[in-house]
Amino acid sequence: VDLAVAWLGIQMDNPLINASGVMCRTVEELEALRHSAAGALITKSCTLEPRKGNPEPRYASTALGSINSMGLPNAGYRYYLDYARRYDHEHGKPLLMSVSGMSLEDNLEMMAAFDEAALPVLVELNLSCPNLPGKPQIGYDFEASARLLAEVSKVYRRPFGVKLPPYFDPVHFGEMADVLDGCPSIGFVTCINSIGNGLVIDLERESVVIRPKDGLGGIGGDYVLPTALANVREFARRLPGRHVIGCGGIRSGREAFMHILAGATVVQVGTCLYEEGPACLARIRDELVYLMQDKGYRTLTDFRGRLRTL
Ligand SMILES: O=C(O)c1[nH]c(=O)[nH]c(=O)c1I
Repeated sequence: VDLAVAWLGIQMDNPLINASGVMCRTVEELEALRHSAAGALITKSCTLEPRKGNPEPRYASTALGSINSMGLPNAGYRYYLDYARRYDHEHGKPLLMSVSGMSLEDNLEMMAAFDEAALPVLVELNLSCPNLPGKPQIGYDFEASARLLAEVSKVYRRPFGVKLPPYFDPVHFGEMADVLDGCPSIGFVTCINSIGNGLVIDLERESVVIRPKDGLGGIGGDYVLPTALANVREFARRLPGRHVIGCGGIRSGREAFMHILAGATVVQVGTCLYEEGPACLARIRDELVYLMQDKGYRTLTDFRGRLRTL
């Protein structure tokens, strides 16, 4: 069985990447990922200036997944750009960079800087942070998304990707696919970010479990798998010439297989990585190999996008 993937000019020996935000805020965390079984790694979404993020507790796990309202804590884009400059792109695993500016101007300033640096990285522009009080998710505003992508394409002259929020209606799948179809620079879309603004209740304490936004936070884990798979399949269908990165609910080779069957080129692991640590990537990789062997598949292309309908 061969798990290799070649896409948008990068080679990965397996399709597993961390989800942006998990185990990727500091150089130490990124180096731990680089030494893990990950096929590639992505940095925490960055802003123009460093941010402390929301007050704690801002993350909690449950039997079925997680809730977070981190509030975009990050070391600022210069820190991640510096890491990318020093990175051994030649021999190391591919490096992806997540960008999530607090404004159109900030996004353009950061993207221009990344363009100037001309590093062999892939940029994932985050349109879906659900945890900035008072700021709507750009991905739910189709005009704002189209404007942002048109402006970014002028300052960042290479293919890049977007991190999308989950959509829940075929009309919205279509509207966002039209926006992305109209932007030739989009080489990939990552579906999905956490399901925004869920509420987890601690029954004993009769209380919420995170401090920000009176307990509202992005939901990840088992809760989101069906929604993630739907978004992967719907965007892969609507954007045949672009890659889809599947993210949401992956905690074993089974869900990784499902995402690829639904059309994902590669997949990202979030909640499971946060809870179990980088060792989960080797476990998931091996489970995927065994599953493919059981099913008689030799490569990912043997089944990618071949989800049967009834
Ligand atoms: O709260 C966060 O930092 C955060 N949390 C998420 O669940 N998704 C995101 O894109 C972000 I930027």
